[in-house]
Amino acid sequence: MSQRSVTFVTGNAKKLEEVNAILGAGGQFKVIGKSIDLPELQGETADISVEKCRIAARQINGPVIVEDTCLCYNALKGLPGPYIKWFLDRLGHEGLNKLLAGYEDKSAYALCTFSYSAGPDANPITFEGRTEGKIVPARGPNNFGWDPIFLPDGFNETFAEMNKETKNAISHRSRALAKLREYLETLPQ
Ligand SMILES: O=c1[nH]c(=O)c2ncn([C@@H]3O[C@H](COP(=O)(O)OP(=O)(O)OP(=O)(O)O)[C@@H](O)[C@H]3O)c2[nH]1
Ligand SMILES: [Mg+2]
Repeated sequence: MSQRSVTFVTGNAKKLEEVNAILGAGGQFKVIGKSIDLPELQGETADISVEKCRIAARQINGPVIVEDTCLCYNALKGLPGPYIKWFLDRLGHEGLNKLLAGYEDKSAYALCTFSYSAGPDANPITFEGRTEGKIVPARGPNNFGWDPIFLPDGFNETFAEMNKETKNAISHRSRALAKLREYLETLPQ
């Protein structure tokens, strides 16, 4: 079995670590990380991911994957959504909890949207993965984004508290990557 190389363009080292662990598992795919801070549109997450992918494919001048991650509060009709990076940066974990102070409903979902482009002139294809949970006061190591405040449904540990294997088995990212993997396997070598 020959190994396929996949170039993942992201400015986020933690994403790369997880994509390596998930898509790289089994040795079929070799993930090559390229750190480029891509401009991001405003709007729906699928459009953001697709546009990021077009720009990345032009810059790399070849096949690429990118992803965009959202944290969506049901009480806020999906916000902060794709703007979570800036909300987290300005408000921190405590502020992200306080946003829900006026609501009973603390439920939220993590959404990951990968896009694959075959090259600079190709139309990107998207693959979504979603994990349901709720927002709780921060628990666990503060290594990756909003992991400490996201408690996935059916678990007593936040994403930050659980071990990496458990997170990677149930995460928004791994669910999207399962679909992407299936697609990549259909492409000619
Ligand atoms: O606790 C977390 N668990 C995760 O599984 C996760 N995945 C992403 N994030 C954070 O959510 C924002 C997404 O923004 P984002 O998709 O634009 O990413 P980014 O700008 O960091 O990288 P990229 O766009 O270059 O790929 C950024 O603050 C990321 O750090 C996560 N936090
Ligand atoms: Mg980004």
